[in-house]
Amino acid sequence: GKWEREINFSVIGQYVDYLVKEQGVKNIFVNGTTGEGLSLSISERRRVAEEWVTKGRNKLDQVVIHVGALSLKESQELAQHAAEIGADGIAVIAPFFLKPWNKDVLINFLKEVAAAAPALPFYYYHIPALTGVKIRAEEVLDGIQEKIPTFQGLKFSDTDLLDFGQCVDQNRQRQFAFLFGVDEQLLSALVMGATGAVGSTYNYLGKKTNQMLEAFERKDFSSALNHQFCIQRFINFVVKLGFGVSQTKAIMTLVSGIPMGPPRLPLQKASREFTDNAEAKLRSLDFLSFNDLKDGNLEACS
Ligand SMILES: CC(=O)N[C@@H]([C@@H](O)[C@H](O)[C@H](O)CO)[C@@H](O)CC(=O)C(=O)O
Repeated sequence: GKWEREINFSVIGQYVDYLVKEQGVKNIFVNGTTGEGLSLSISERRRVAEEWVTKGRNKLDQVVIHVGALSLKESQELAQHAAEIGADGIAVIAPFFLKPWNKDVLINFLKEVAAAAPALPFYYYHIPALTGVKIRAEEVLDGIQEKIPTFQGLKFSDTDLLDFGQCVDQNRQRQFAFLFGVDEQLLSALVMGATGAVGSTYNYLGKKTNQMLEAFERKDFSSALNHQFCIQRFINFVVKLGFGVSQTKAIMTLVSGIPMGPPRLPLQKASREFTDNAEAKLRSLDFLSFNDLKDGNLEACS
């Protein structure tokens, strides 16, 4: 029905409380990949951003809005809007249909967007597997601050740890934020110097991931590794079943109890079979709090 095609803005406030209280997540990245930001209309993106900023006030530390779009004008409109509503930062992916063919062209595009919100910290969102723009992040960062004065850092959603490590190594003096976006490899990125993480699994494994971050902080690397392996067991399991944004949405509904609704076309709702299997795995790993499994939880990882 029609309701299935519209955004349910009314659950966002509830979801803020859930993330803060149940998952220990205090920073939100809005309208990115998981939020299907690129499948929303501009007016929907504005309303979603407004809702997160308003409902997150005094509860969340930071709300960063992804404002990337194929149209520079739309991107600028969203950037300006993010500034108006009091967001804490904006992020932009590379335009992915008519693509920038080199680093300088990409930076020129990013610069024009950043200039529409001259007071907001700006993040480049590097996600080459989805944009098809394979320009290495390390190259994009080289000299970027001279071109984009509000440049604050990078959201790095790629498995190339050479590129990521070089981003950190070559910018040591600059206090950039290096936000890593491959949840199953976060520990390796922390070793390389990641200063934060943005990812889909923190919606439901936030608490678990925070335990890993705490272990890393106190230099208890063997326990940090145990946590990472636990997270990997789950991700590896769902990857084999077929894992993407639709499946993430189903797991988010399952774990939070807050209805996320189906994804929007071209995505298709996750199958019942997927959700059942994912639930069984979450239980066996002790990732669901109401753990009623008496046998078969040999791999419980708390
Ligand atoms: C391609 C993709 O969706 N990557 C996710 C990861 O969190 C990913 O789901 C996770 O590492 C499991 O592979 C994030 O990088 C995306 C993200 O943070 C976003 O919603 O913008």
